[in-house]
Amino acid sequence: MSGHLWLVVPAAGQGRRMGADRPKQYLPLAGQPVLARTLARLHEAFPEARLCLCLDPDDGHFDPAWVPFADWRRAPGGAERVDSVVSALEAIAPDAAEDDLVLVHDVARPCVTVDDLVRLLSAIADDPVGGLLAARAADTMKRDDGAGRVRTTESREGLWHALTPQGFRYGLLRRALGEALAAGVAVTDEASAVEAAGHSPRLVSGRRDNLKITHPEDLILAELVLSAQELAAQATSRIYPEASARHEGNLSREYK
Ligand SMILES: Nc1ccn([C@@H]2O[C@H](COP(=O)(O)OP(=O)(O)OP(=O)(O)O)[C@@H](O)[C@H]2O)c(=O)n1
Ligand SMILES: C[C@](O)(CO)[C@H](O)COP(=O)(O)O
Repeated sequence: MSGHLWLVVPAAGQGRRMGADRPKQYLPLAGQPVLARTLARLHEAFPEARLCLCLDPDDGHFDPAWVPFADWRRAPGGAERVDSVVSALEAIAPDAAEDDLVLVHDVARPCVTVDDLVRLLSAIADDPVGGLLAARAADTMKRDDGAGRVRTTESREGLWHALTPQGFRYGLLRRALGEALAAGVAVTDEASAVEAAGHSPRLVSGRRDNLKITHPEDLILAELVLSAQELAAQATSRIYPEASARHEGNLSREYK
């Protein structure tokens, strides 16, 4: 990969569906704010990346001590997630090159693994379009009739859940978001804007436990996921100490 790697982390949401006394990114998750956990995972995978954090201009909870990156800046969040991402792309404009890769990752997804982050980057590093982590739909899909009853059962063939990070070249992403917003396209993730511009982002199969904390029960699930991931990592290094060390070595050579 040539150029710089940028991480854009939209963290300006209000967490209305969580219904807590503060935005969900500031709720404690296994003893640390969600925001600190998410940034720690990103930093573990990409310690040299440049970070742009989108924060609500009226945010009264943020503490810069939670940011482990040496090179980081903040951008004012907007009304919707997409507005926050656009604001971040504007904030990095003076230093970002057209071909720099930008990974956008929700602050509300603290369980993303280093392995998935690194696999995504290596899958899209030389891809002309870019792509996203995603998980195949695994349940039978129903469409409702608007009154709480099933209208139809939809085929799940070829359906995926869009996760984050989603990674694209700076120039392509900025243009695609601008055009999609101007055309009134519903932009719920970066890929939808890139699709509207006529491209097909690459789907990179990611772990289903990269959940987005949205509702109160998700916080409990996320805590269980983090502790299961920790136990699995400990078991792996106990059972396969050499493979584990080799894996770490490869990561550091390629991406750190
Ligand atoms: N104006 C906004 C809205 C959302 N986000 C961020 O986008 C991600 C996904 O959004 P979501 O899960 O919907 O978060 P909230 O908007 O906080 O939640 P809610 O919709 O329940 O209010 C989160 O990391 C959130 O902080 C943002 O940066 N700016
Ligand atoms: C970007 C995203 O996390 C991909 O699944 C999702 O679209 C965000 O949606 P939300 O409605 O803003 O939570």
